[in-house]
Amino acid sequence: MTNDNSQSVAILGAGAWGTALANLAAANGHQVRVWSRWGEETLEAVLEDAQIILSAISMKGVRDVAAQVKSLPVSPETIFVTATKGLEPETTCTPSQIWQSAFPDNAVVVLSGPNLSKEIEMELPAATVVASNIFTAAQAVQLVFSSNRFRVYTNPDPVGVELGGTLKNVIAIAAGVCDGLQLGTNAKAGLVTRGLTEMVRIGNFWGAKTETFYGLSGLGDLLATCNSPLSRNYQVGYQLAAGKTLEEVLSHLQGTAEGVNTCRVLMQRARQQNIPVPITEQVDRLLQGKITPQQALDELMLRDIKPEYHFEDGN
Ligand SMILES: NC(=O)C1=CN([C@@H]2O[C@H](COP(=O)(O)OP(=O)(O)OC[C@H]3O[C@@H](n4cnc5c(N)ncnc54)[C@H](OP(=O)(O)O)[C@@H]3O)[C@@H](O)[C@H]2O)C=CC1
Ligand SMILES: O=C(CO)COP(=O)(O)O
Repeated sequence: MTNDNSQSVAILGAGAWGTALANLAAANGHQVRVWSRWGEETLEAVLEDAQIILSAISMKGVRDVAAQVKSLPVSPETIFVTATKGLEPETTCTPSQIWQSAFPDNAVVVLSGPNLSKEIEMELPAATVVASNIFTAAQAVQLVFSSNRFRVYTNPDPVGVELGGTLKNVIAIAAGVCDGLQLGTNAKAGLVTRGLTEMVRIGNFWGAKTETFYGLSGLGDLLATCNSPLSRNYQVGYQLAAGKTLEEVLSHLQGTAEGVNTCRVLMQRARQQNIPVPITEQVDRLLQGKITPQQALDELMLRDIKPEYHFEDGN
């Protein structure tokens, strides 16, 4: 396909998501170059004249790759896009915070939504969100990826969009356990709904807007990930419920299940700030091998009884 507004797009990370995003941009007629550690092109060659640099590196590699990019010439006009869904253990930074601190003069856009890469590679329709404090940057990225099979919305709350995609991974592990234990549809609806409440609570603490969590990057991604065996995070929970150890599950898992590390980071931060995160807490104990899936369920069901919400007017 030819495109009069063709952009030069560098994709960092040739994993499942980087490859799917590269194919979407290429199908729209953009000049796409993909970099991976094992690829033939150097990072310098891939970044040359890039108008958009998109990172789909898993969380553990983001800071290192950002440092490598920083050592190379990058125009202040270049827009960075981050598609990683994780938190850095040492700092609790989000990926966009890492990119923004490495490139304070560049626009940074978060891309996140209900986007199981296998479905996107099958050319099934999907929607996503691009969020930035700089509207024109989000709009430019929206144009690069939008098509009749990928509907892209802009959003002005990058923290909320990024946290939605990150926090839902922990709830998806719990949803996998729920299905693995065959607890039924009522239990799953209860878990996912209370999971969303937990995501909003944490997100609000970190400066995200509540409404964002009810959109595609929050509820949307939560529904996709908690209901699909294609989700690696869901698979972790499902297989733990079948009695496997975390080591066994991860050694056979294709790709990255970010929720495992995110859960640890989240738990530490929630403790420091006194944020109640009961589902995350049980997932954390389960991942550490401290309790069984059944014990995690019992703990959640037998918590102190309480109102569903604390309404500000006291009702
Ligand atoms: N797959 C999906 O459906 C979706 C995934 N995401 C998110 O995108 C991110 C990537 O996921 P996905 O593509 O599935 O994962 P994969 O495991 O398939 O790919 C991970 C990518 O990160 C790269 N990487 C990891 N560490 C380093 C490092 N130190 N230096 C350079 N490159 C590194 C890998 O490079 P190499 O190949 O060289 O090892 C690979 O390209 C995750 O945060 C995930 O949550 C978001 C939406 C959808
Ligand atoms: O983020 C995703 C879908 O939006 C992918 O989920 P998993 O990382 O659990 O596979």
